Amino acid sequence: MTKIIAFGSDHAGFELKEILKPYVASLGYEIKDYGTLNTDSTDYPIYGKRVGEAIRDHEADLGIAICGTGIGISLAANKVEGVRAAPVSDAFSAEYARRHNDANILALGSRVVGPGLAEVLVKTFLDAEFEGGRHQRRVDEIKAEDARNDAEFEALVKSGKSAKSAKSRA
Ligand SMILES: O=C(CO)[C@H](O)[C@H](O)COP(=O)(O)O
Repeated sequence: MTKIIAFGSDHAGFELKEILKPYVASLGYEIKDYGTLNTDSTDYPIYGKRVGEAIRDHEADLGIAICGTGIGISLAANKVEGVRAAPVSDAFSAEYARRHNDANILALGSRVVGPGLAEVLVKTFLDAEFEGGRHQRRVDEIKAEDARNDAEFEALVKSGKSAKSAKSRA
């Protein structure tokens, strides 16, 4: 089945996003664009969250999130349960983010890498496969942190110290 790639960027990453979308489509992937839709100044947390939620909600298999450095948008995406976003600017890290960390979002800095290198990083990331084995245990340990946070949160809700449910958490 065709894999779906979720794209998102702030204003700084918009132009690189527009360059990478047709490139990724030419590799045989389906593209979903979660914004932003122009270069008007906006806030990267909005788009990091959107791409993260697309992964969490299984609207896409993998994500590509872009801001000026790749850092802010990865920080935002990583707040979403189940997201492992890796800010990357070299091919080795792009490959091992998948092979060892099972990263599901590649975060790029449009002010760090040019379009040519960005295409190499994207292809390397998309081509690489998670190795599992000992790396699965480590990824499971990261996933367990998500579960613990939720359990803690539910305990707070039950104790009456929080009015919100885990699902309505912003
Ligand atoms: O890289 C980023 C976050 O990590 C942003 O793209 C960057 O901070 C935006 O800066 P400006 O508002 O000056 O264009």
